[in-house]
Order: sequence, then C-alpha cells, then structure tokens
Amino acid sequence: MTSAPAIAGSPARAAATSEARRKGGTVSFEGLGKVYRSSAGEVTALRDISLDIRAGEIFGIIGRSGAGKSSLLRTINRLEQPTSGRVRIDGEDIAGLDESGLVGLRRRIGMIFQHFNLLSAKTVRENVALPLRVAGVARDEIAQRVDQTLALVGLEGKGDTYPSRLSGGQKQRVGIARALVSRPEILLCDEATSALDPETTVSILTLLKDINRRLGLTIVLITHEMSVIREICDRVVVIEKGEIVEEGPVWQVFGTPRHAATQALLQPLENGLPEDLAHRLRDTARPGDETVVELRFAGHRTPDLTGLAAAAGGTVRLLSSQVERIQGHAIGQILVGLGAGARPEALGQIADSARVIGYVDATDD
Ligand SMILES: Nc1ncnc2c1ncn2[C@@H]1O[C@H](COP(=O)(O)OP(=O)(O)OP(=O)(O)O)[C@@H](O)[C@H]1O
Repeated sequence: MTSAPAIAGSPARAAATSEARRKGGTVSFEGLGKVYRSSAGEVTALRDISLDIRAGEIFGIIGRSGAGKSSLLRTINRLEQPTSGRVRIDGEDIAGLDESGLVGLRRRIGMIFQHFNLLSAKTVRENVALPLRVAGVARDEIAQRVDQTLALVGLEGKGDTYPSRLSGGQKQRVGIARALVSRPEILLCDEATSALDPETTVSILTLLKDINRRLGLTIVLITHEMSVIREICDRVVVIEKGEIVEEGPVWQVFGTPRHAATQALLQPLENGLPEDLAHRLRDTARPGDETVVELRFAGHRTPDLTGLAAAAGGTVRLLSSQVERIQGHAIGQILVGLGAGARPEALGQIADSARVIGYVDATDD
C-alpha cells in the first residue's frame, strides 16, 4: 500500500481499504501435498489440499498437534516447498518465482510468530525498521513509516525500548508492526497468541481484527484453539492428519461440527450438563418429575422464549443456557424443565433440534 495506515472511519481509511482490496491478497492451494523425507523415513504432512482464501478475509486453519497446520501456512510464503500441487497468490503460481521474485513475494506477505522472533539487542524501532532497511528504503521514509506503524499497533512512545522490557502482548505488537511495515497484502499468523494469557490474547486478536478492517488485508492464522477461531475468523478449515476434514463459515462449523476432530477441538468450550443436574438426572420419570429437554441451536433459528412457553403448553423452567452469537447466528444449547401437562415433542419447532435427556425432581431445587 502506498498510503499511510489510517484511523478507522476516516476517508483515508476507506482509501487504504479499497486500495488493499484492489491489490488482492488471495491464496489458492491446488492439490497440495507435502512429504518430509529424512534418514528416519518419510512423513506425509499434507495430502491433496485444495482451498481458496479470499482477499480481505480472516481465515483460520485449525487442527490438533501434528495435523499439518504449520506446514500448510509456510507454503504460502515458500518457507516450505510443497512436494506436489500448487500455491497461487493472486493467481500466480509461486513455485515459478526466482530469487528476486521470492523477495518481492515475502514483502507482500508479512508473518508473525508464537514466540515473536524479535532481536533482543535492537530497540523496538530498530526491530520494526529492519524489513525496510533490508529493502533499501530511504532513512526519512523508514522513520515516518515506523512511527505510523507503531501508532497503528498502539506502541507510541515505545520506540526506544528494548524487547526485554516489554510484556508478551507488547512484544507481539512489535511483531505485528514489523510484519506490517512493508505494507503487505497478506498477514500469516503462526499460533500468534499461544504464548499469551487469555486477556492479552483477546487484546491481540482485537488488534488483528481492527487491522484487517482498517487495511483490508487478508489474514491467515493457524491455531489449535477454537476460541481464537470464534473470536476473529470469517471462515475456517479443520485439518486432521494432513487432510481437510471440514470447511466453512465459522458459525456453521461451530453450529454443526460434522467431523470427530472438529468435535474434539470444540469440546473444551462446552460446559456440559451443570454438575448438580447431572447428579439428579434420571432415565425414567417418577410421579411429579420435570421432563428435561435439551434444545440445540445450530445457527438457523433464534431462541424465542415466548414461542417456547407457548409450544410447551405448561410450566417451563430454564435450567441452563449456553447460547452465544457467532457471526449473527445463535449457537449453543438451552436446557429446560417441563412440568406436568407440557408437550416436550412440540419443542422441535422452536430449536434446530430438541431431545428429552431425562427427568428430575423439581422439588430438589
Ligand atoms: N522438518 C520436518 N521433518 C520431518 N517431519 C516434519 C518436519 N516438520 C514437520 N514434520 C512432521 O509433519 C507433520 C505435520 O507437522 P506440522 O508442524 O505441520 O503440524 P502442526 O499441525 O503445525 O503441529 P503443531 O500444532 O504441533 O505445531 C508432523 O507429523 C510433523 O512431525
């Protein structure tokens, strides 16, 4: 980009965004394969990956340890060479780039890392300036662009500080500034928040989202945490043993996870049955018991409490609720206890699915 990083909502922002969009930032994988060969043998890290990442989106790649996430991410800037298939950036097959073409590609693709990869003997300003120095940019322009980029990531006044005096979150901000100073079209994030505490993670993810909106740049991130995907991604792909097993908009993958690997990755986010209820739940009803119904929302319907009460046709108690909004869709589940005379079978029309999970003695509450 030729214009300066700008403030959200300003005319300069709109110009910066449209310029980034015009310049592209798409990534296509076509039948990509990667086999590592060493004296210890062969490891197939990626198999037949075909995938299109659109300009300006935040795209998540998730999978368990060893699934092949890093291998895939690193083929985008040719830190890793595929064994088969192709990677295209804005339609161009990057396998054909010569040395100078590769240098140009890496200027268009910034990268940030889990452990920040900062030079400890250099100040924040020197760290951020490094890619411009290497590119031979004039001294005055370097100073101006470094200042603008430090302001963009919220590090005004920290230019002369050494990395050892910064918090983890501040170090990652330096990493982000260094990646952005060359005004790339694509930002690769390699487990960028995995070394950070939950609060700092949220602040870095918020910054990435903000940068994506302001500059219109494509962000591709890898993570093993579904909470990161939920926080900022537009679309996600799940990889398992080197293959794509699930792909789609985030709300859809969270709402209807189809593959066992996705379900396992989502498990830490599920609270399960409230403990007190789990202890009291019975398989068969005794006189006076409430019927406990689980209503699941997969993003196609919004919980309608009035409709719920009307459909049930009797007393309804809310026992627990874990419904969140992802990309404007209601995802999660509600547990209700239905009293005598209520019709559990009528609740199927209220949620995306409904099922009786047992019975409880309501007088125990
Ligand atoms: N340089 C290498 N030489 C040999 N095998 C490798 C090499 N790099 C990765 N692998 C293997 O390739 C497979 C995929 O590794 P990769 O690092 O891409 O997975 P990952 O999903 O990023 O894992 P993690 O989350 O643990 O970093 C693993 O079995 C790994 O052991």
